Amino acid sequence: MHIETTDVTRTYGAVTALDGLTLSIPSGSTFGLLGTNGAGKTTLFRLLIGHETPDSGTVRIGDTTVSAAGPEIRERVGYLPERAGFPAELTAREVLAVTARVRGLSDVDERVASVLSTVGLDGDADRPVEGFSNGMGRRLGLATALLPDPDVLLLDEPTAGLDPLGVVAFHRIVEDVSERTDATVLVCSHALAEVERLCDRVAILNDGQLLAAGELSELTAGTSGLEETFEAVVTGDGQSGDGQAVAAGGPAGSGTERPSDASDLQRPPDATPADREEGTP
Ligand SMILES: Nc1ncnc2c1ncn2[C@@H]1O[C@H](COP(=O)(O)OP(=O)(O)OP(=O)(O)O)[C@@H](O)[C@H]1O
Repeated sequence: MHIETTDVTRTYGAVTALDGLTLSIPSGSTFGLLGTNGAGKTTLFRLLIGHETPDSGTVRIGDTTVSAAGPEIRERVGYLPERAGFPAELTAREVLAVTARVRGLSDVDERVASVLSTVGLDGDADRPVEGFSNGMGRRLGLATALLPDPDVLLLDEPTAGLDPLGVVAFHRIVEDVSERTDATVLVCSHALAEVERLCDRVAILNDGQLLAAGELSELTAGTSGLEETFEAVVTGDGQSGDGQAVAAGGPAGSGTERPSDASDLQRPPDATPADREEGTP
């Protein structure tokens, strides 16, 4: 499903976690959310699952405004939080069955068997999770997120703390889910290589504001990769003096208009073609 935020602001006391965020995420895309610590990424996820509401602005999934919807919209969203814990004495199958029942899902046994297979835990399904490695725990978290067969899958720092093999295994599962389903997948990560591997589109947030958004290949064109692009955008080289997003571009921050190379990140949005040829900042 298509996701759209329009001029979304969310504050916590004196802290503005999201500051007029307008962002469009196409249906079926695998979309990376990047930013510095405290940029507002997790806040956006909480708004998308309806755990919190914006102070102003709207968050829409498909045609539905999340804050105005009932629980049915939440059933369309699967969420893997940054820290997902499970009762140590339960088996993986029990964790999933309890989660499915709490969410009011039908065909519990079939769903549980299906997601266990998807994440490669069918052989460990009846072991208590206290014996699970970090990687197995993350895959179990992903399985809980996949239980409702979601239209939108939110992954918050999904591979933080995993060893390289665990990361690779997790990435393969996400790629498989992306290919096999129509789900729109949002990956919030500090691991730029992860976003480069998994995502076709990217948004960069800082202090609750959108600094850049677009197709990964276009955003990184003319740079050595996402790391260089990210640095150019976040250090302020990619932002105009009045704080407007330079690379977000397009109607409603669609991310369809963005700089074609790294040097473009350093120009204000109203730079003329002549300016561009001369490299005028
Ligand atoms: N419940 C809360 N109460 C007070 N402040 C909060 C709360 N949740 C988030 N914040 C603040 O809002 C800002 C954005 O937080 P958020 O967790 O969305 O950022 P983030 O981009 O996910 O950061 P990180 O990469 O460090 O996880 C931060 O300054 C954070 O301290």
